[in-house]
Amino acid sequence: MSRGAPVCQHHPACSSEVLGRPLVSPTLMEGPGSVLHRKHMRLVCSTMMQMSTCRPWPGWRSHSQRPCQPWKSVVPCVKGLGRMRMRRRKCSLACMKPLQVVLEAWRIGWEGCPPHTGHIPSPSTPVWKRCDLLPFLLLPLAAHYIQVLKCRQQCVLEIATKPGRISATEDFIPSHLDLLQFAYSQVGNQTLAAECAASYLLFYPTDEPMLEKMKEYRTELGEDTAVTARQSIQHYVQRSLMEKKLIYYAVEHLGETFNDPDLWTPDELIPENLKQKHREDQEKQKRETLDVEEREKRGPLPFEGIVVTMDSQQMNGTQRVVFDRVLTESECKDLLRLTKAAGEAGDGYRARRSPHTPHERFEGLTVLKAMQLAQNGDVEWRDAKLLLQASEKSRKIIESYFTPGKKLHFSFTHLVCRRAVDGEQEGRMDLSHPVHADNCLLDPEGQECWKEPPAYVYRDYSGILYLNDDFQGGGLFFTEMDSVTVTAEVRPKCGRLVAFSSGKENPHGVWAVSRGRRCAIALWYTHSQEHAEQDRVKAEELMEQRAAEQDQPGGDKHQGTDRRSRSSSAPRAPSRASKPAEQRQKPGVDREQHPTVLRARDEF
Ligand SMILES: O=C(O)CCC(=O)C(=O)O
Ligand SMILES: [Fe+2]
Repeated sequence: MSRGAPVCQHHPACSSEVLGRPLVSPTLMEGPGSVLHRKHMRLVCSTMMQMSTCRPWPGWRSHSQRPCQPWKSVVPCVKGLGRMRMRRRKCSLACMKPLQVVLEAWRIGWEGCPPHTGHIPSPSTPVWKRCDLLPFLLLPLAAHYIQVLKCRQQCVLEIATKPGRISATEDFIPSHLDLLQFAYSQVGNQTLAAECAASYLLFYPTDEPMLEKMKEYRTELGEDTAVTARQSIQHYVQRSLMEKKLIYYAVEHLGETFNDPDLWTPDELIPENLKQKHREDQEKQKRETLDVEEREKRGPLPFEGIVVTMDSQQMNGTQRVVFDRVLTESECKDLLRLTKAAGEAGDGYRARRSPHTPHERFEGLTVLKAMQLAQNGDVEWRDAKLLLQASEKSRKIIESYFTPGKKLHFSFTHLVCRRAVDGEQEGRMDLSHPVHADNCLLDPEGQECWKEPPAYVYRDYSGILYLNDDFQGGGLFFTEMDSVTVTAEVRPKCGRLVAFSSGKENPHGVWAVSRGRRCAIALWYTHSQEHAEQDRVKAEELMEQRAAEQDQPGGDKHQGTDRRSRSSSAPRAPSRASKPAEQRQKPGVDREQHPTVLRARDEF
């Protein structure tokens, strides 16, 4: 379980020279607990975990630019175990409150009850005072007690949850100890490193790498030196184990349920039937992973002419792929024409024109907005329709490649352009789109990705269908969870579709667009029907309505219904869409169904 050199073993900071030499002179360390000592530990911890704060994007070299100040970062590592203990205690006490109330009521109830049986209560005695009924209170009381224990068990989640987060860091206390033992050993304090290692082993007694480390510490300290775990940790583990025993007993015999927050709970404590379920879940997960690997090898593409240019392996990651020839040059041209409307009437991004960087303008158009513009005669119907078709084609490709047989729904579709602002491009140090993951909140310091709001947690797959390459910069890149180690890059071009799973395995960003305008259709998909894009349904309705109108006698059959009949360079007939909207309304269709005011979306 131990990672030896924890979280940061693969972190750029660890391989850098920083950890090779002491960050602060050892003479400044004045024993555990001292302010300087704490500062030092904090420095080590943050350096290990926080180098990304010194390098805001991949490739940036801190030493020549700004001074690195990792100690300014706040990480769980800097909170001492003492503070954690206090918070846990407070939480436990809060759990006990309801129990105290019940116990008090029970005590009052027993008062005055004779010690022998056969006591006949008078009919007027309130139920809670009837001595003959009191034994029956035992069961609810036991149930209540179990609730208290369960509540106390959850306290660890409270201390493991960063401010502002909803989900907790997994295995928080053991990982913290693991990190501390590593940090202490790095600064040469083998005594405390050994103490942390011993404490860690209380959670995972058979952990091979930590047992190995322990051996090394013993050799370094001398076999006679006693190495013991921290007392507070000993108490914590003992107590927690007892609580778990009782809870699991109740799960087995009283039909209780329990969501164990710990990964370290010994197997022998878990009832056999629960273990069985746990094993089945693991098997299922394994099968799913294998399935994904299998699928990645092949996956029949539903369209001819499309090629897989790069797969996960070539992109040094999982669930990543690049397809080419998804669109023709002429289709790209048509869609680029549509993007002009995005610049004039588009919805930007969270209604902001420069959401990521002041050096670029961000222009966006949703499928519904495109249809409404077509309805108003501001854009060609055929172009708006092509947006629907191109995104549907991408959906089919991604579904058949990654999840054949499992329906992918649209979650959101956005035609987006990033345009370099005139001037203001010299010496740009920022990104067009900061490194992020699409369905979780990336936390590079903690090497976590929090699958919680405001992230779009229900998104399963992402796709970007590029329309052009006549701009400078603007490459898409993937990184490790640290957000700085680049693992793959994709150069946009017309008809190229990059697709990847939206989770933590695929952090990505976009290099600055320093000249020109970069346009693409950004696509997000979900397996969850309830999160299917409603705007798309409306857009399709508008499209169908339009087609129906054209089928009516006198309807114009030439406009925008058949893309094959006309190339983008063919001369255009005047747009029929420029008729007043009321005249285009299908009889009996309520216009109120199609809101004209669009919701601005924030997409990360
Ligand atoms: O445009 C791209 O290449 C990527 C954009 C992106 O990652 C996003 O919008 O979430
Ligand atoms: Fe993204």
